[in-house]
Parts: sequence; C-alpha cells; structure tokens
Amino acid sequence: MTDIEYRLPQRLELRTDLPGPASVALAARRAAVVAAGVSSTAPVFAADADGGVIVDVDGNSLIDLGSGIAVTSVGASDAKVAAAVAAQAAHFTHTCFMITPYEGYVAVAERLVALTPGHHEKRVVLFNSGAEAVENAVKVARLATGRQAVVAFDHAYHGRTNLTMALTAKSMPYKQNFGPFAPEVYRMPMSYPFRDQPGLTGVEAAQRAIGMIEKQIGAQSLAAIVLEPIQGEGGFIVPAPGFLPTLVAWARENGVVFIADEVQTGFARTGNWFASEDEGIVPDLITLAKGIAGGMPLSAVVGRADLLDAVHPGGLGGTYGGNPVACAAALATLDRMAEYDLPGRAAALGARAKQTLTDLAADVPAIGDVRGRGLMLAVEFVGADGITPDAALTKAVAARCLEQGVLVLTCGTYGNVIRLLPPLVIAEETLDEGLAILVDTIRALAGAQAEV
Ligand SMILES: Cc1ncc(COP(=O)(O)O)c(CNCCCC(=O)O)c1O
Repeated sequence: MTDIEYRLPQRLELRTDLPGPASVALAARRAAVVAAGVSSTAPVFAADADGGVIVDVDGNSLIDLGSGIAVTSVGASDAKVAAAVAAQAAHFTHTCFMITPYEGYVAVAERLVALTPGHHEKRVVLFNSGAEAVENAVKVARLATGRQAVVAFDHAYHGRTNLTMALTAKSMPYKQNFGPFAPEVYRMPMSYPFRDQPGLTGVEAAQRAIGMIEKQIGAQSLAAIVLEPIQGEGGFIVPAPGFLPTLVAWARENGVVFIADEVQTGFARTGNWFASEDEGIVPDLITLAKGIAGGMPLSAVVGRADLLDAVHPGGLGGTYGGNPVACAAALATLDRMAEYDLPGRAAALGARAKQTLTDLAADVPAIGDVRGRGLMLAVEFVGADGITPDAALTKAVAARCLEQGVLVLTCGTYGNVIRLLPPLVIAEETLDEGLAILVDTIRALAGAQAEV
C-alpha cells in the first residue's frame, strides 16, 4: 500500500477530559443559537483534522472511525484537495452552471461517466446533497417511464427531504411528525441474512419482494426501485448474494428503472470504486455523494443517457448544483483516490479489521453478527437469546470508546449496530489502535453484561 504523508501527528492524545473547557464554552454558545433538532455525536468541537484524526479545540487528538459519516475518505484536509479548493475560490466560487457554465462541472461528469459501472452511454447531473440526488433520480425515472410508483426497502435510508423521508424506513428520528409524506412509495422486505429465516437465499428474498411488487403495485405502474447495495443507516445490511442481480434482472425485463443509492457505499468505501461492482450489477441510475469531494458538498446522478436526456431542457438543476469549488475538490479527490489506490487500501485494511472483529465475535455472545465490505464494517449486538437487538449495549460501547478518544458511530433500525467508516487514508497503526480500544471496550462491557 502507498505510504501516505500526513500533516498532523496520527496519534490518540487526550490532554483534558472530554469535553474540555473550550468545547464546554462552545457548547453553551451553541445552545443559545443552534436549533435543538440538530444533534451531534461528539461532545467536543473540531479545531483541525487530517488523515485518521480529529483535533478538538482543547488540543485533544481523537481517532476518527466515522469520517463524518463516510465523507472524508481522503481525509478532511488533503493537501491536493485544499490547494484545488483555494485555487478555484481565488477565481470564482459560483456562477451557477445553469447561467454561466464552467469546465469543472464537465470534467467531473467525464470522470463519473468513466468510473461508474457500465459501458453504455451515460449522462450526469450534479447537485449538493445525497437526498437531492435521490429526489432527482426518482424525478427522472418517473418522467422517463411515465409511471409513478417507487419501491424502497425495509431498513432503507435515502435522506431527510419529503420524498426521501417517504423512501426512508425508520421513523425516529428521521420522519416522526414530519408528514404527510410523498405518495406512491411502497416498501418491500429486504434481504437481511442475519435476521431472515434461516436459509432464505438472495434469490428467494428477491423473489419474495418481486411477488409482492407484482401483487401490490403491478410492474406496469412501477417507475423505479431504489436500493442501497449495502444499506447504511439501516444497519450496514449486506443482502445475500443474488438478491441485487435478481432484482436488477426483473427491473430490466419490466421497464423499471433500477436506482442504486451509493451515497454511502460509493467511491472506494467497500473495496471497489462502487458497491454495485461487488455484486456485478449495472444500475440504470446511480446516486452519489459523501466521499466524492473530500468533504465539500457535492452529489450526482449518473446513468443511462436515454433516461437522463428524456428530461426537457431546464427540467433539472438548482442554484448551487455542481458548485465550482466542490467540483475542483472532487477532481483532486478522485485523483488522490487513484494515486493511493483507495479501493485496494479499503479492501486490504478492511479485510484485516473484519477478521479482528470476527475473531472477537467468537468470544463474545453479545455480538450477533459482523458484516460489511472494505472499510464499511459493522458489529450487530444482541441479547442473551442471540437475536433480540441490544441498543443499550451498543450505545454504551460507543460512549465508552469516545471517552477513550475513539469516535465510532452507531446505526441500525434497532439502534444496535456499531459501524466502522474510517477515512480510507487512515494510517494502519492508527486504525489498529482504534480497533484495539473498540475490542477491549466490547470485551469489558459485553463481558460485564454476560455476568449479570
Ligand atoms: C444511502 C444514503 N442515501 C442518501 C443519504 C442522504 O444524503 P445527504 O447528503 O445527508 O442528504 C444518505 C446520508 N446518510 C447519512 C445521513 C445522516 C443524517 O442525516 O442523520 C445515505 O447514507
């Protein structure tokens, strides 16, 4: 693997309690002006970040195993990305591509056409957030097919706008009391191998969903299927082999647009450029965001030219979509990902990390499942019966890791999943140190639980 140079020491160093005094003071200022609906995992405020560490305003250096939710794959201050951002901003920060276009947008589109699965003619539209990309992919599918119905799956997460809330499965905290939600969205059962009845194959799980689609909606009324190749917020659910290809084949046979939502799985996270490749599927449309631009807000819909070009001129856009500074960051980010071979790095580091967690699971009954690919890994916690979700233990593990200076995130429909999303440029030693603290914490807390 490529040696990576870092600007900050890639170490865990705690100088104060967490939060330290400067974070406490900032928290008081925050409480006076920031809406209570915006919550934060860490009780500290960032002052600097690089590679696999975040330094807070009190000088504490934390190990970051979250990447700001799978965003800072190349780190939060990569030198090439920072230079590209500064250079672009010194020329122009915005002209609005719908008013005065610029090369950066076109160059990003060219890279995405070349990088994404499939050798068919493609088109690209750029936006700002993942939800915006998903919204627009559904718009395109509905216009191009003349149909209205959209299928999403159990445990899905697609965003916080009205349509993407309708597509998202979990009510609290994403949807509760925010309705009514967009109509013509139907939810189908997912392939969730750890929780499906034993022996349900991916093909059988797909056929179960297809049967329900044909009975409840009718293929001729269905515009699109929207699915994350590995479900993120819902719990890093990796469908059984065969699930995705069976759904894609059925969609193709019935003129249904298959939208792969790779906002969280995309850009080397799972050990390939895109998780769709892991399953050998070629989506009709693919939604992208998060890792695309080194932390700058940028998202995209990439896919079949006949679908995207079916839209009338002016039908797609938005003021900031494909902002030039974000596009400059994206080009530098994609260069870095190739230079460092981040798909290969994610696969290699992820395999080692997954083995560490799998070995741990053999000793810890509270771990019901270890799953994921590349550096998108998850540990699902269960009770003594081996299946009842244990959200309390999950929360305690994450909190205890944070007290020790390791930032891990949780997720899952049942809140019982610890997920690992480290920056893909994290130093091996830093990842090993963070993993060791996570392992020791799980042993201590799960072991204590087992003795109760
Ligand atoms: C698959 C998938 N599609 C779409 C989205 C939405 O992307 P935006 O950029 O947050 O709008 C996501 C965002 N996931 C993290 C959201 C966290 C939170 O808001 O609490 C995703 O994972």
